Amino acid sequence: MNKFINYDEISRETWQNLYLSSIVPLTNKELDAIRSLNDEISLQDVIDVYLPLIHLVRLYKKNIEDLSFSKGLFLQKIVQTPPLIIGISGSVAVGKSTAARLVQLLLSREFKKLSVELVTTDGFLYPTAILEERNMLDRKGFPESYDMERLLDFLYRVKNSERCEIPLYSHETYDIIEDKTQIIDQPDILILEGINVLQNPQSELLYVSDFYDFSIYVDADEDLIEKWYLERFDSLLKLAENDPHNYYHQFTKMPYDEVMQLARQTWTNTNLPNLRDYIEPTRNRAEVILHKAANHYIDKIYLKKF
Ligand SMILES: Nc1ncnc2c1ncn2[C@@H]1O[C@H](COP(=O)(O)OP(=O)(O)O)[C@@H](O)[C@H]1O
Ligand SMILES: CC(C)(COP(=O)(O)O)[C@@H](O)C(=O)NCCC(=O)O
Repeated sequence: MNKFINYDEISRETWQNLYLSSIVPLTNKELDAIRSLNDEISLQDVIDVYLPLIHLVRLYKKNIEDLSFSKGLFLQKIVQTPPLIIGISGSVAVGKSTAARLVQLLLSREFKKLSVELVTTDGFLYPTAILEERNMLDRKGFPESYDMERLLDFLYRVKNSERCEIPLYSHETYDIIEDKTQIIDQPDILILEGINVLQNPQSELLYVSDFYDFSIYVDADEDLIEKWYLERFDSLLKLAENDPHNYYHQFTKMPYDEVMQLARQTWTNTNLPNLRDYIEPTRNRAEVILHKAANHYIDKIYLKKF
């Protein structure tokens, strides 16, 4: 059966011409802001793929506002439109955080008066000490390594316009940061990024999926993602060279080939099985799938039909 049976497959060439006329071109200042997120991002991708994507989010947002208004008429009272929540998922190292930061920047530009917050689900990983205690350090990233009840509670509170304080994760220390938190205080739009955002834990009454108004899955072939994982590992090693507090510092003291062999093993034994067993099976829950080819070039876009 066609893997994307419930999607329209749209080539980049078709997609890039959608809604072009209504989109204001990026200014030099905005282009600089994008480059400062990650200087490898292709600005052509931003123009061809992300600007129409942001336009699509605007349509979903309008739809939700219209529905709140109609509900208000029905109930004969004012119904506040809850914050819009966007989920961004995909494999470890596929480029989710880069995509999420870009979407945040472009949404802030599109909706100048609205607050657009970004949260990554890393913060909901159990701290290393707990993972060690439960003998599941090698299960980091798998569903059981996250406090999903807490994530669900957080989403509920955001939708309910409550102030939230949530933990933060550091890739440098490879653990939850003890003395730092992130405050999310009634944003208009929340972007939630992580490998598990489309997984479906349930509390007594709610499913995580109940909270998303729009969702994106970043997709690519496994071999490419492995390459990007190893390249990122190499960059993390370089950053850690002179920082003994950095988790990756220990690896800078070992022969390079051995370290890269370890990274390959982590990919093969941890991140790849996680992708196959728990992440990719959630792909068909996303509204939009961004398919990447070599060099992170987005060649195809899938939009959910139903
Ligand atoms: N659009 C892009 N263009 C070029 N490089 C990218 C792009 N997106 C991600 N990368 C690179 O790929 C690697 C993984 O990206 P990252 O956003 O950290 O992934 P994730 O959050 O999915 O783990 C990083 O080294 C990042 O610099
Ligand atoms: C913390 C993570 C689960 C989160 O994923 P990411 O932010 O890289 O998408 C991942 O980076 C990770 O640490 N995986 C465990 C195996 C590893 O060290 O790569």
